[in-house]
Amino acid sequence: MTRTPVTVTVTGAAGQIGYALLFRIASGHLLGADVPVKLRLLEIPQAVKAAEGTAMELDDCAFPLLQGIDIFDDATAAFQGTNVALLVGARPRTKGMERGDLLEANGGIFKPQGEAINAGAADDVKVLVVGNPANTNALIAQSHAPDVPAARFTAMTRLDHNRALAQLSKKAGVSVADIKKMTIWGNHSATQYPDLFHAEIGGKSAAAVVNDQKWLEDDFIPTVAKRGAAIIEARGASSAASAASAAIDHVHTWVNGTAEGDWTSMAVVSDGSYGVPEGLISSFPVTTKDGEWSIVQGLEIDEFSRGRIDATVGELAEERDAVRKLGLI
Ligand SMILES: NC(=O)c1ccc[n+]([C@@H]2O[C@H](COP(=O)([O-])OP(=O)(O)OC[C@H]3O[C@@H](n4cnc5c(N)ncnc54)[C@H](O)[C@@H]3O)[C@@H](O)[C@H]2O)c1
Ligand SMILES: O=C(O)C[C@H](O)C(=O)O
Repeated sequence: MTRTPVTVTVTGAAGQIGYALLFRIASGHLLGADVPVKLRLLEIPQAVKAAEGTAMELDDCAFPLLQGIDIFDDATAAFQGTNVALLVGARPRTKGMERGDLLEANGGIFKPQGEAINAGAADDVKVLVVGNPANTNALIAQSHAPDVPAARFTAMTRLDHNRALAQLSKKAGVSVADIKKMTIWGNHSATQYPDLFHAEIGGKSAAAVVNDQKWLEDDFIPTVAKRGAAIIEARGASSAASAASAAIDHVHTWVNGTAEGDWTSMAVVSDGSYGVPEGLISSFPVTTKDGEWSIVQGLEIDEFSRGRIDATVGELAEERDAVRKLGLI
């Protein structure tokens, strides 16, 4: 193996998602089967011992691609030289808690992490924020990293995207592989808009193939948008393996590109496309190539979709205003 290892920092490494994520990174699913990785794990001091236990297990897997593991309780050290930063560590929502309640609790984590990325990450750093409220946490981190291009800060809506693929495949009786151009618009929250009008099955609009507006409005959209809460209700804990899998998908697609004739969903900094205020970190249909993303342009947005997009983007603007008031951006 002659390639230079890629340094991947994972925060919240001792948590549920961390446990499901690290083994897949180390076995080559994040970046590719020929890309060696060095892991830097960040935890709070009380959880460092648990992270050490996970590191022992990673050693015991004897992954040929894994070239080292370092564990930190200090953000500045953890992001030193990092190429890929996975910001997972945060307080998860528990039963009955709204995501807005998390803004203050978790906002404080992402300011110092943004500063640490600014201070020491590699020039090509790519950041994925998973910890909720993911879009606004990404905005906080990005606003404290003035030397890093804003485009490098993204938040995860790939789990919502994958959930939408799964629900549609069941309804339409097709494989998820037959569905292209799925889009999640807006916030990773219950206001998100999973869009079937631009999604395609066999080259035709998925909404037209399904031809059931009642299902789309009363079943599909709420099932996808409230799936996080349904998992919490069922498991008594927030989604973990599916969230880790979506994080792997997000970074893999960002680095390795979207397929011809398809796109993905990523929450990225808005340039004003589709009426989303500039600067908000909102989910869009994006294509990726050579490690860069671009928002898909020119989609027609009908009245139904317009209303849904405006509602979720309105929530993002409210979250931005709330963290501004708290002095977090
Ligand atoms: N975007 C998504 O689609 C999505 C999906 C599922 C979960 N989540 C979110 O991911 C986050 C993690 O979920 P989980 O189930 O792994 O939670 P968890 O409680 O099992 O683990 C979180 C870990 O983060 C650590 N941590 C807390 N503050 C930290 C800090 N400042 N620096 C480093 N580590 C810190 C904790 O010690 C803990 O080990 C939550 O915010 C959850 O809501 C997002
Ligand atoms: O909604 C949550 O708090 C959990 C997570 O974001 C999810 O979508 O599963």
